[in-house]
Amino acid sequence: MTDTVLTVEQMRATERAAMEAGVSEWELMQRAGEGAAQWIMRVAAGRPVAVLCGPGNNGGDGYVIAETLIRRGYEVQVIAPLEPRSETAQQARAHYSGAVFAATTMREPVVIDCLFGYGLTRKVEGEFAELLEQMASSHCYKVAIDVPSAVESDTGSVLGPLPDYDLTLALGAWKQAHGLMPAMAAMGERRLVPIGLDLSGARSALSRRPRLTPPAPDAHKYRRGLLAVVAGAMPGAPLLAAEAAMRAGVGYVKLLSDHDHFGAPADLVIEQGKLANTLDDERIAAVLVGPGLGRDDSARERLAQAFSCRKPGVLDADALYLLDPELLAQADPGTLCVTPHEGELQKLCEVFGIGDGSKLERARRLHDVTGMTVLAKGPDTVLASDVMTSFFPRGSSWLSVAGTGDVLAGIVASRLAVHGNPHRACEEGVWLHHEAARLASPAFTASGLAHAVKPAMAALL
Ligand SMILES: NC(=O)C1=CN([C@@H]2O[C@H](COP(=O)(O)OP(=O)(O)OC[C@H]3O[C@@H](n4cnc5c(N)ncnc54)[C@H](OP(=O)(O)O)[C@@H]3O)[C@@H](O)[C@H]2O)[C@@H](O)CC1
Ligand SMILES: Nc1ncnc2c1ncn2[C@@H]1O[C@H](COP(=O)(O)OP(=O)(O)O)[C@@H](O)[C@H]1O
Ligand SMILES: [K+]
Repeated sequence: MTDTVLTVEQMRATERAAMEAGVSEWELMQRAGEGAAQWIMRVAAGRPVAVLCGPGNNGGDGYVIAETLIRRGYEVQVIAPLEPRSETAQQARAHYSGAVFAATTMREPVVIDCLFGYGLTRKVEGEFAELLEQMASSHCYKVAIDVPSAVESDTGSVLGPLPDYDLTLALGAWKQAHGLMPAMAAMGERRLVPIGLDLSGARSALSRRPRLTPPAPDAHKYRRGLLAVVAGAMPGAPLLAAEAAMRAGVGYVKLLSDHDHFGAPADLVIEQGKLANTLDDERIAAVLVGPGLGRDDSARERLAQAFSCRKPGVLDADALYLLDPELLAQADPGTLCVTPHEGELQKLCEVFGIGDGSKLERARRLHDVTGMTVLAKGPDTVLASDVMTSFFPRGSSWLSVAGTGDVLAGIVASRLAVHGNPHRACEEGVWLHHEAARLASPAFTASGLAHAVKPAMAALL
């Protein structure tokens, strides 16, 4: 799988396995460096290149890159504050035929950062920090090899100066930092350089843009899925979610609400009356509950009723504040998706006894403990389920406006009603949400975003 994401420990184990199978570290480094050089030649297009080389194997890659460029006629300068320490990096240094400077003014229009890769262990300081600062303030085209050098590969945290890169070339496999903030925002375009590692058996991946399908030739509204949106105290949020859901592929959306909803579209069916009765419909394929639900006893009662119909479901917003082990015992967690933002994730973790950790670790543990599919949303979104852990490209920052979470919940619920697969519904939901944000003009509001779900569907068909 080319989209595989590995931790540093998994990366080292995978490289060890390759070496045990007879591929030397030097061979892997040559594949990495030469593969990266192919991309660099495309962007440098003949212009002079500076390569910053660190003391480890990331620096080793840098010498291979530099030598490959020299052999293709490029003017290259290596800047290396320290001599290489690892044996393979020393081998790469010995094969490099060009000039090496301990420090110099960076004037080249293209600069390649090979100071540290996944071996970064502490804060970047001294001459290394100065080089990254110089790179940050220069107008050059900036390329990070494997990961930006001040970035911790497993967490995406930043341990030193972080230039705004134009291109990041992941070597062998993606690292978690390629899908996590704040690192992801500085990486520019991200591309993978395969080096022939065996990545089978990995359980984390960058999500691939999905291809959605039109309704089957014999479809009718119920076969396409009937989604019940359970409203509560506040009328606006479930209406927004329903508006988005109607455009995300489902055949029928019913809003189960006792509000009047003046101005609701004519094509949205609003059913009033006792929730136990309105939910008593075998044809319901999925239930969405949480947006606008409220947090009082009657809201808790509505959530329990939503569980009692034992349909696949999406829980968002207030449902995430009400959920606890007692309520969850009344549901079938394997069919449920939860879509928490950071605050909601924290609340869920408290209630289900999950300790501290990064967002990724907490989302993963929440899934392990509860069995629910966890879509932990935000500027970096991670999805944890029994299928795998998925990371996503960054969405538009215009999504940072009230109500866009309700829209996401509606889209995910719609996809769940279409096919009943929680992991797939969440992945499709994130891509549709991001695509809708791209297609809605900047400064959109949540209702504009809900309307843009229709062209987003068209773009993903
Ligand atoms: N293995 C393979 O098969 C392949 C690996 N590949 C490449 O190797 C990279 C990983 O290489 P790596 O493990 O040598 O680590 P790397 O990131 O170069 O840094 C380690 C060095 O930096 C030092 N150091 C750390 N932090 C520091 C700091 N803040 N300030 C100062 N020094 C610091 C650390 O020193 P120490 O902590 O031991 O004191 C050590 O000397 C990987 O990202 C990929 O590019 C590819 O070629 C494909 C094949
Ligand atoms: N800076 C950002 N970049 C990308 N996506 C964002 C950003 N800020 C928020 N989002 C997305 O917008 C949505 C906000 O959801 P949420 O916080 O639940 O808002 P609300 O409760 O107002 O509906 C989430 O899907 C989140 O991933
Ligand atoms: K690097």
